[in-house]
Amino acid sequence: MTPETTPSSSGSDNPKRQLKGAEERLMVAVRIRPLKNDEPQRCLFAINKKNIVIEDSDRSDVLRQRRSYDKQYSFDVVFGENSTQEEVYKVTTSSLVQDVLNGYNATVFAYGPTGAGKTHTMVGDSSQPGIMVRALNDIFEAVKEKQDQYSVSMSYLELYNEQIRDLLNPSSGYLELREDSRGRNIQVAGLQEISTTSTDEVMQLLQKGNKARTIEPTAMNKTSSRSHALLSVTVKHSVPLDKKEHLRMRIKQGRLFMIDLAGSERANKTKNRGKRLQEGAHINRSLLALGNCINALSGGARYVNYRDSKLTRLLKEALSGNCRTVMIAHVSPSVTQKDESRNTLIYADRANNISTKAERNVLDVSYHVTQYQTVINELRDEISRLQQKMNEERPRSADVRRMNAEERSNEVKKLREQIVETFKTQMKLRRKLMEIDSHLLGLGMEAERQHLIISHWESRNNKLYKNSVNESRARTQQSIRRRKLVSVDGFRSAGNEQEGEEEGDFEVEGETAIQQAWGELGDIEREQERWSELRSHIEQKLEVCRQRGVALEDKLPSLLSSDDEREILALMCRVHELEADKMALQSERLVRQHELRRRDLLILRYDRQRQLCEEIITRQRQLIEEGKIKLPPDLQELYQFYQQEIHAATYTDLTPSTEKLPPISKIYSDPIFRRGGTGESGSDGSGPSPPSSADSDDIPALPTLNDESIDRVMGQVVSRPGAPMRLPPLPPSPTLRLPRTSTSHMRRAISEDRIGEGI
Ligand SMILES: Nc1ncnc2c1ncn2[C@@H]1O[C@H](COP(=O)(O)OP(=O)(O)OP(=O)(O)O)[C@@H](O)[C@H]1O
Repeated sequence: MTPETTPSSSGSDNPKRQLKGAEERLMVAVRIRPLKNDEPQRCLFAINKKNIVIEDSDRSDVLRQRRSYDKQYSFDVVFGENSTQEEVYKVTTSSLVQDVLNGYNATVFAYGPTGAGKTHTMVGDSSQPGIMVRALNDIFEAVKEKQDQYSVSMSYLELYNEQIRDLLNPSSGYLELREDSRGRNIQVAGLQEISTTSTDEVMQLLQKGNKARTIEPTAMNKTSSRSHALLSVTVKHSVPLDKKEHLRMRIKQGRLFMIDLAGSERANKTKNRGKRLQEGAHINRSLLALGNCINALSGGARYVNYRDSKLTRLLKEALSGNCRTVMIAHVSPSVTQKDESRNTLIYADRANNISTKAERNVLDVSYHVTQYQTVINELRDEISRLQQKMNEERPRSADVRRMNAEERSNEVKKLREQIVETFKTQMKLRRKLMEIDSHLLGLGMEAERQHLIISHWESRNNKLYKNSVNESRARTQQSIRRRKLVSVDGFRSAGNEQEGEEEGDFEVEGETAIQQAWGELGDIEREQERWSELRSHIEQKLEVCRQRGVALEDKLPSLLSSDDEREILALMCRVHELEADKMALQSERLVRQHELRRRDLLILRYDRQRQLCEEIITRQRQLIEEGKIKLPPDLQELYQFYQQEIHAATYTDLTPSTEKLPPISKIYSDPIFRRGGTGESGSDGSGPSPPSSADSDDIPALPTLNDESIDRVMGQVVSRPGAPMRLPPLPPSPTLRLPRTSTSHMRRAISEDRIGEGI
């Protein structure tokens, strides 16, 4: 199995930069919009295709008017004032379209202050269409010839005042952002994903979405976008793995996000009031959150806070995940916008250091199911063949007529047993073939992974990966040997020693990884050969067995009457039918098992989230009680509702069930919530006992609280009324043993969850 394409980043016209393994830096482009007639003068120039300079001196101040204050920035690409839409698209996005067609995720987003040209680049107009139109056009052009293999769908949303709206279905109201417990798999619940096959339809949808966007005039921009707009296009490519029957499919799925961010703005410049001012505050807040993420990511922070705004949550994958990302920063050349331009360049410069790790999304879906289907089809073919034989009038031999009833019955029995036995052997061999195919598929995928690692390394070292194993392997060894010789000769200038050492470490690490990849690829190839040989051996055996079966059938007319022969053939048809039904049931069971497993995992996840909520509530409540903290009435009311809710559930169904929320006191007595607990249930060993003021000895010591730590644990304290308010007393509860949802169950849930990631 070979990689179908070398990732586009190795293409010469794409200035994206490769890092270790599949990691690559986010590509940063800067576009300068043309100076407008009413703008006095320039303070920003593109020096060449990669460098930009911003004059930092105040020209009106003669004493400080020195060019040495000018600040220069370098980016992957700089588009000057005269750059065309076509040029910007070609350099930044056309290769992403290729990546998406090959099953990668990619994002291009426009960033910059209000009026700097983001919407012009991303959307454009009918005479100068922007990136969105061009990318959609290219995608449809690419899939036009193979519409049966590709499916394209799109969604378009806007984030306005921290609320998500579906631009393709604006009447659906505000939509919720959902993510799994680890903040992965972010999805917008209820967002329409429209499948389409025609370019016209997709353009109409895009137009419809753009019209629905919130755009208002401000003093800085007559058509200012007051929202962030996210267009997502998903391309699914189903490739049949078998040429004849298209039963085994490999699905590659790529997704392209095209994002037109709202522009940062200054209230005094936009002269916004009321609603506009409020919009501006939301826009700035989300962009600030984005800026913080960029800062953290560029500084290599281990923890990056994406949770501050919906924008950063939506962009999380693009900034750090499985995605190829291009940022197009926009600046105005006008001296009146100098501060905004400088800030934008600073952020763009930081974004230069961000890296993402794009991996191809390839799935061999329903492979096993289609394997079953293949065998079922073979059995059905056999049934038709047998039925045809039953309808044929075949000449009988004279011996048949001479046989008495007993002899004939024995003969029928003997033949029937032989034929059934042959059939059983055939089925065994078919199942063996299925197992071998599954194993070969796994090996093939692993080989593809190693090929990708190698091709990344080769492209980073400017070598064309030809996928010719021996040639490439020899070249790798050669270049490693050469580098070793160079380093032994001490071919390093003193000044560059440290830099050289770091570079050397990096290279050594890369070379070790690449040698490992070659090693593994070698092992995989040997394993593939072994299993392929076994496969052809089994296939031969199956063929021999099939022929033996046919030969036995051919013997029938020489020994049996037409009726006897028909009886045996009918029996064989029945045996084949039964086997085909069995196979169909097994494949259905497989699908059902898969579904059930997914559902179980969802339930486990939900269960775990609920338990964590319980833990938080219990601990917070304990802290409140211990610290004798005054509660605001609304919070006290909420606690009351919570207790009522739990006890109502407990009384309506006395059978303990994981579906009911146990009282917090019960939960608290579970060992998992005891810091440094021994794992024993209650003090008397009889099971969990609720914490109350009476048995507070059971409760582990908690840290001394002060107001600050309360804020940290519970978030900002809403209000602190004069008199301290105690929590409502816990209502009496029937003996309810906590279901086995605690330590072991939770651990299991967590480990199952990990397993689930592999599904
Ligand atoms: N490269 C360009 N060539 C010609 N006109 C441009 C270019 N860039 C921007 N403009 C014009 O400048 C004006 C402002 O541009 P645009 O609306 O794209 O800015 P924006 O960054 O999206 O602003 P906002 O954040 O307020 O939405 C528009 O009239 C647009 O046509």
